[in-house]
Amino acid sequence: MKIQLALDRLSIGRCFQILNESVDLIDWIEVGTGLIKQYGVGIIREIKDVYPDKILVADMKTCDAGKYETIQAFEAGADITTVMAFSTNKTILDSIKIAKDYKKRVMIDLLGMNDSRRLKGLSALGVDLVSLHFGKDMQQEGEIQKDMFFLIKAFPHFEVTVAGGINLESLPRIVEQKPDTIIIGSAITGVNNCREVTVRMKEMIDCYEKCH
Ligand SMILES: O=C(CO)[C@H](O)[C@H](O)COP(=O)(O)O
Repeated sequence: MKIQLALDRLSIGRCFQILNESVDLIDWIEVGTGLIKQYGVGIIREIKDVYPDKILVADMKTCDAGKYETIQAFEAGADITTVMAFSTNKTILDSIKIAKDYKKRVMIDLLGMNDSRRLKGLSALGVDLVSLHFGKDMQQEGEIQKDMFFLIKAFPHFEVTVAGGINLESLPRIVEQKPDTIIIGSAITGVNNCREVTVRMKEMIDCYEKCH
């Protein structure tokens, strides 16, 4: 299982400080939607230039203008860009076509999805990477639970990432579901001892993988 570190609602300086402390422990770097909205797509390039060997996910959360926004993300240095699952099929197809041209990837964000028929549709469109997402606002009313994995149970060919307030307490129940990548944001970026927390999270994941 990989760790994707989500950088969101932070100053540029703080992003580099956190990366400097923890980059060797993580696999993918996410430039969060909030960062892109605040600083523009230039922030994707700024981070990719410093960490050219890391897979960089631009959390564009595209829901329309799929071709334009996907090109924007890839031209800025992203390896993966996100598109919302509720977008029209045309938006998703256009984004996937651009990703193929650039030899890069699209991650479909399943935020708000609870109908697995859409997953079937996404699969037919050629989607291969999805993100189970318990949103920021949902986190104010509850915590991420493993039952959200029901959505992807019938689609073992999907590469699965999972996000939404995952912390040291909820990580064990997420790890048990064996997603391909675990997205962690504020549990790491919101603390002063971010290396220590990342080490503990990585240890938990490694320990589960050794034993199962
Ligand atoms: O996409 C996001 C918000 O829309 C975040 O990147 C994702 O939720 C991970 O951050 P956190 O662990 O703080 O929830």
